[in-house]
Amino acid sequence: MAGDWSRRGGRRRQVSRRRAFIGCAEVGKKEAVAKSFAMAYGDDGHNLREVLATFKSCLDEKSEILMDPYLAGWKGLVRFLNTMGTIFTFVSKDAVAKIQIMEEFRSGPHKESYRTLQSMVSYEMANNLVDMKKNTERPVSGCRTILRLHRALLWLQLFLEGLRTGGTDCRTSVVCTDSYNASLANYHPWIIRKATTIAFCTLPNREAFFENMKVGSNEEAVEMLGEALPHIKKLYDITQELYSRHKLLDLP
Ligand SMILES: CCCCCCCC/C=C\CCCCCCCC(=O)N[C@@H](COP(=O)(O)O)[C@H](O)/C=C/CCCCCCCCCCCCC
Repeated sequence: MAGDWSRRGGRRRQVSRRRAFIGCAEVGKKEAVAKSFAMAYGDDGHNLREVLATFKSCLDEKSEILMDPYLAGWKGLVRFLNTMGTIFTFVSKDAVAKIQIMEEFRSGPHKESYRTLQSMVSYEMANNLVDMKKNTERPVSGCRTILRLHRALLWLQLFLEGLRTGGTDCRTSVVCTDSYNASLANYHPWIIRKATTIAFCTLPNREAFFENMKVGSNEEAVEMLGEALPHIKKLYDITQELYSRHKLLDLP
């Protein structure tokens, strides 16, 4: 019996050591994931000028939209969003989840089919990978995921234009809310709309917002937005036409 206990005790110790090892491995994995998240999405002084320039580099010689710089632009915007306070964490997490879905496609077995938004649409439509109606068993498609970011790109365009043209007394929260109501709000349920508009109330005034952008004076910030906006609009218009042509604008 004693022998059994010692054996059993030894086995129990072995099991607990293994569990501990798995536990440590899990903790280590969680820490590694947290570290890589911070590196990818942590605040690095924003470099918003570079972020907005990334969107400019999305178009290739055939006016197709390159996926990698498109996702890099969104990652840069999320890094900036993460400096706006934890109240925006629910937004940031959703955007990160969508970026990561697309990065998995871009590193998967069909990665070349996801080199551009155009090649993605062609590939997923040709292989019947896009859910045209709700509640089917297919995994989330790239088309659906990019559509959500595409709709957010309209919000971004309206928001930046409102910041650029608003006077010194314009309120960031009002510009943000108006831009949201004219774009993303049309696709969100009440609870998301409520949470989002409450979060907007915490935004600082235009002066402080520009200061947090860390791109120099107000005039330099306005100039930077003026340079970036035509490229963002072009990306939006090309994607809108692509999705409209394939009847993908209402993917569930
Ligand atoms: C010079 C730059 C200054 C401006 C920087 C702005 C930074 C914005 C950074 C990222 C934008 C977030 C993109 C949000 C994508 C949301 C996609 C979406 O609609 N998701 C919903 C639908 O997805 P499914 O459920 O169908 O998979 C999802 O249900 C909603 C998630 C959370 C709410 C999203 C609200 C987005 C509000 C717009 C961004 C507000 C940040 C403003 C801070 C200045």
